[in-house]
Amino acid sequence: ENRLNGYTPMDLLQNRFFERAEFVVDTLRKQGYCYLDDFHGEDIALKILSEVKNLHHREKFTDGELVSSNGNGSMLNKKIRDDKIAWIDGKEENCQAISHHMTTVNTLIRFCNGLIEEYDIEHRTKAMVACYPGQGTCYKRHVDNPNKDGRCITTLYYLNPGWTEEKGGMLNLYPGGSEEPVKILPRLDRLLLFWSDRRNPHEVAPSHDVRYAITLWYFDKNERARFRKKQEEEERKKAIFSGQENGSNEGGGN
Ligand SMILES: Cn1c(O)c(C(=O)NCC(=O)O)c(=O)c2ccccc21
Ligand SMILES: [Mn+2]
Repeated sequence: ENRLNGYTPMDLLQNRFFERAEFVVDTLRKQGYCYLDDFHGEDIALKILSEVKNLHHREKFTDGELVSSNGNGSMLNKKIRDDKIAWIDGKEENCQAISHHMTTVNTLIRFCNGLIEEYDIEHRTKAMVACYPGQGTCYKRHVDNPNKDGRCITTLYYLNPGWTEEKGGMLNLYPGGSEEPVKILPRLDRLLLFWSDRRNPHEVAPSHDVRYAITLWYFDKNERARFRKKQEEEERKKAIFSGQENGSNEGGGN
């Protein structure tokens, strides 16, 4: 049968994922972030981009928040909307290439999970497809998961062919809260991964051209379970409190 010097194509594919996972985990340990270029190869990357643009043209994105366009906060002048997002689970029509991206990153993360003992990664969010419409739109400095909501790894897949720094829109990453940012170019077919917690404050610098990216957040099982339990606890307390509020006595008050 088709054994290539003793390996089947599947073996070679598995090895390739294992090698990349080793590089990713070593680099995450060393600097807290890691990017892989030419992740899918150009033709698949362009297919994913065309599906994202199609989502955009079919108005599947939310409207971004209303922001002033002159940056000094006055809302007097014309308003523009900043980042727009669409949540995709991968089963939607005309999202086959986006779905392929989601399963490919799942496979990479599954290999990484075997090498990271501090997390047990089994689930992720849906894909958040984001579009910055240009005109100086940006995303202020933040931490994705500052308060243990379960997210441990952020993956960002960039879809911007021919992007250059003069277009702005760099991802400024401050690993370990460093003063000087690491500036990541959001170029086509680049997969960036970083720890989602306070180790990685980051911001999107003002963009002067349309800028697309797909985010997948991966959960640590235990942190997520604790967070869900806390959420349910808060829901119960709120329910009891609102029961007492309108004077009803089923809140157990005497
Ligand atoms: C649109 N957008 C984001 O772009 C980033 C983010 O950090 N992006 C980094 C990047 O695109 O390089 C976010 O973290 C984010 C979080 C909640 C809602 C929307 C969000
Ligand atoms: Mn973020």
